[in-house]
Amino acid sequence: MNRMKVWDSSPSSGQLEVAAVQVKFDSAESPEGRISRVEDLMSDVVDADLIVLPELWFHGAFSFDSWRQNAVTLDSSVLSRLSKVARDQEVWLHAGSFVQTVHTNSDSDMWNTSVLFDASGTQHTTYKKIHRFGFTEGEPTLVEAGDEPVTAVVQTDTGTAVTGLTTCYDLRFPELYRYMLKAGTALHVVPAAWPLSRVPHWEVLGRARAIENQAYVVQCNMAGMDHQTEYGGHSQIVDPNGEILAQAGVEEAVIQARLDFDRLAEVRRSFPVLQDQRADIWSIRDQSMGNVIK
Ligand SMILES: O=C(O)CCC(=O)C(=O)O
Repeated sequence: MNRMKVWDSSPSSGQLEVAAVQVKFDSAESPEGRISRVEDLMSDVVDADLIVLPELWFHGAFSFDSWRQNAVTLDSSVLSRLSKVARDQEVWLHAGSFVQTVHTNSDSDMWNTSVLFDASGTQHTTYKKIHRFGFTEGEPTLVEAGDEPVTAVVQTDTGTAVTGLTTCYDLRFPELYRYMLKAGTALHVVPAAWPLSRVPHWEVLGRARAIENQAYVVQCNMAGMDHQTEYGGHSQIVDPNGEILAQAGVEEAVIQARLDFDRLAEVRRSFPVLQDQRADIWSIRDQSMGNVIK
């Protein structure tokens, strides 16, 4: 039987210090005001290799009425400001996600797009959210769905991590994470705008994705109120055994933890559950994935 063993030979190694910045939403604050505040929050993060921001923190994930007006292109000023943060602080920055459009002030398509900057401020990777949340309103009616799983190699002097990019509601779809494991993912980053009413799901699903894929999971949520929805906070950093290394409460917060990918390799070696997958039965597609910039 031809069993893939990417998780054995994953290039992930060493250590990375990761911070998640849980942003409080206030609809009275302008997006411009919010970005200045988030810049301040990030400037207080010390010694991180990777900073992660939440989903749609700039727009408000439930502020549907202003998405079109506040949609950004990938060369917009907000993204330039975030690029500058990455460059000035010499840190990889997963800037969360944005309502992305191709042309502002038009009726062109929109997506919920995450953006990863490397430590020189270069836009390294983008990911368009695959699973749109809202059933009959919100995302399914306003934005296009992505159709491409995306991984990126986050690399610093201290460590390297093959990283899977997913967004919020994606957390409910384990097949996406299992699929990315074929690219050797050792870390999953999940920016989110997850409501308070379903925080128990958020906690358990993050731990489940970590345990079943023997990977680190960094979940960065919003706090505060957005229209009728209260965000749940509880951003968390979970290790490959499902242990919570750091967790926020419901307020604005920064959480931080050191991820050890040599230890992850040892977890995969000493409890080699991933080698017992039956991809031959499930026909999980074998496809190499690169860094996609869209
Ligand atoms: O799945 C959930 O309960 C929340 C998902 C969500 O809020 C989102 O994807 O924006």
